[in-house]
Amino acid sequence: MSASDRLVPTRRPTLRPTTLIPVEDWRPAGIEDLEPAAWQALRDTGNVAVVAGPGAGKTEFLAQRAAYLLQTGLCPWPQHILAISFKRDAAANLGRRVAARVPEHASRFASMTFDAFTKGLVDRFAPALPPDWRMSHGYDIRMAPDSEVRAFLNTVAFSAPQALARQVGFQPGRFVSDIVGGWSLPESVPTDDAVDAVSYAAREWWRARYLRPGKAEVDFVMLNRLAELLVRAVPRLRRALRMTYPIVFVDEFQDTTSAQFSFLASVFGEEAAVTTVGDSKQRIMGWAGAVPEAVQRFTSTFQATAYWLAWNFRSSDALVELQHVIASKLDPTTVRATSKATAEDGHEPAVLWTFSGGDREARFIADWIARDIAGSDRMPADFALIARQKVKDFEPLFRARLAAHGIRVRNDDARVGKITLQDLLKSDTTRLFVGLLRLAHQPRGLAALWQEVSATLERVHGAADDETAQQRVGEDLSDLTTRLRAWLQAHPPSTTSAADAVRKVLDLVDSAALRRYMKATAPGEEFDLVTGAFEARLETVLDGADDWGVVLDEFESADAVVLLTTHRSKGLEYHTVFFLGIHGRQWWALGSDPREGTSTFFVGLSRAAQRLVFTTDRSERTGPIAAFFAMLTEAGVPEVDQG
Ligand SMILES: Nc1ncnc2c1ncn2[C@@H]1O[C@H](COP(=O)(O)OP(=O)(O)OP(=O)(O)O)[C@@H](O)[C@H]1O
Repeated sequence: MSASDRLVPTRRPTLRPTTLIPVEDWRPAGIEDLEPAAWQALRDTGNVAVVAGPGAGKTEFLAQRAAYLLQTGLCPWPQHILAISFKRDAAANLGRRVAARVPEHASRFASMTFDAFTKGLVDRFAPALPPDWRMSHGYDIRMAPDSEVRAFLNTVAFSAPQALARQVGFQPGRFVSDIVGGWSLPESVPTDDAVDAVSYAAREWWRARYLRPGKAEVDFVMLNRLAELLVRAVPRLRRALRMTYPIVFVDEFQDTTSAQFSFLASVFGEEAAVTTVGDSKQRIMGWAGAVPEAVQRFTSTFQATAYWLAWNFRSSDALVELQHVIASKLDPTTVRATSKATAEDGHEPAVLWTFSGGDREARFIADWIARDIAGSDRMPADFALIARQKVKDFEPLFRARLAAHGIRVRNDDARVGKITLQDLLKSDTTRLFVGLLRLAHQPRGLAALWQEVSATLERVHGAADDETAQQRVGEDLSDLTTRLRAWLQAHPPSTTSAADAVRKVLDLVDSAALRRYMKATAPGEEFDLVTGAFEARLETVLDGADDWGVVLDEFESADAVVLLTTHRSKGLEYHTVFFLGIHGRQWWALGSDPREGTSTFFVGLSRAAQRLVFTTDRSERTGPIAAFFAMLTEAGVPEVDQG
């Protein structure tokens, strides 16, 4: 059997759902209604670009469009919708929104990151690569640091044929994203030097890292290029993908790189119906190669219809007004959104607080949050501390000051093992393990969790639409939790290592099936990386605890004030946002790219639903940062010195 004979989708076909809803009777699930333009976009079965500002419900729109296409049979059984996001947590959030809206169809909605999708293709089909590009010893994933790219470019400039040498002057920071990412791999590696500077440099890069003896070394841009070559060179694979996924969604389209764009066009350019949602004012990945006019490029390449949404479901009217001041700097033609969120009484919507130092700031904010929680029904998780960068510098002070009030802090940017805490906590594997441990620890009163865990196990065992198999999964889960309970009772946290606990859970679940399931649903997510990170996190929270419930609460820190960077806050929302560090030290790079810096500012401040507090110190407000203060003044944000 040749490699290409095996090019069939491995997603398990699910059973045909019983009833379909006629198109004209379909109504949104979980929300009351959509705005008129969103309805039009939802019913458009061609290629669609939805363009809208923060809080407009772009992600929700995708979830509703999925529900519409699946429930009406416009995405007919057994075909799937492929939803591509850029961040793991965004992919997980979208997948969960769809599962909550249309659980009976959730197994036909594949939500994953771009990198996961392309890596999954390479991992499954690499033997079908054209002979010149076949790997003999597998690959390692490694992003080359800037210094290495610089050294490589120096070598290339030196070795390039005379005529090209003068042209080989690429920017090291953009070389991989733009030059390697923009070069479509030819089926045969060109052997002569009669090529242009781009092809020469790109080919040399592949020679140095991939086409070399021993194990290849690749990054996600290279995996993308290999996946694109695969589908181009193996028409059966392209056909199989289009048949499996006749409908494709891309979230946060403004962050698409040229490699990702060309991949989409190559695989899904002709027959699939592609829906993109995005906001060019929130383009903050330019440094990673995001193309400047992605939406326009999409509408022209894919002949897509663009729809503009103008409602904001997240933020109060006063905050929408403030957002509009900043949005207008990024795009003077932008239309002010209409707030559909109820504004709560008694809040100053936006304010700038000045502090004399970090300790004073942490103490003041911690006391303020504690008072606010005591006087309301808000929880710690309603508050976010967002900063441009280096959030770990803020962590110790805020942790100590909030702990004095019994409030936890969760640093979502913290590295745990080889991934971030945010990625660990969003992973299905983590949720399954924590769910099992919780059900074992507390046998009663966790009905919703029981349902979530059984639903995951049903998917793992391909039992989602099979009643007998579901019953078996239910019985296995009872048995598993009973055995795990006995183990937890015999192994209190104080005398147990995280490694033992993880081993026990892996012994009890069918870890081979789980590994296979994760490979199919989250192909870029390395199972061992997640279990390694799980163990690392468990180790830190086991320390000194004497109750498994406390350990699990600490592990998840679900009810904590969240500390995160603006980049990681993308797509998220909180009742109250403290935007920390509006000063030159946090925003030192603003001068080199004011457009992207202002977009980053915009992303951070548009996470707030009701209250937004900017904080700064008494340093000079000259230089590029002066533009932010001017915008806050223009928006009428009052400043208060808090000592
Ligand atoms: N049609 C709707 N009716 C009611 N609430 C909605 C609707 N659409 C979205 N929401 C709510 O509005 C909030 C913002 O939605 P969503 O996260 O989808 O916006 P977004 O456009 O993706 O935002 P951003 O670009 O800032 O990430 C969420 O709390 C969501 O549940």
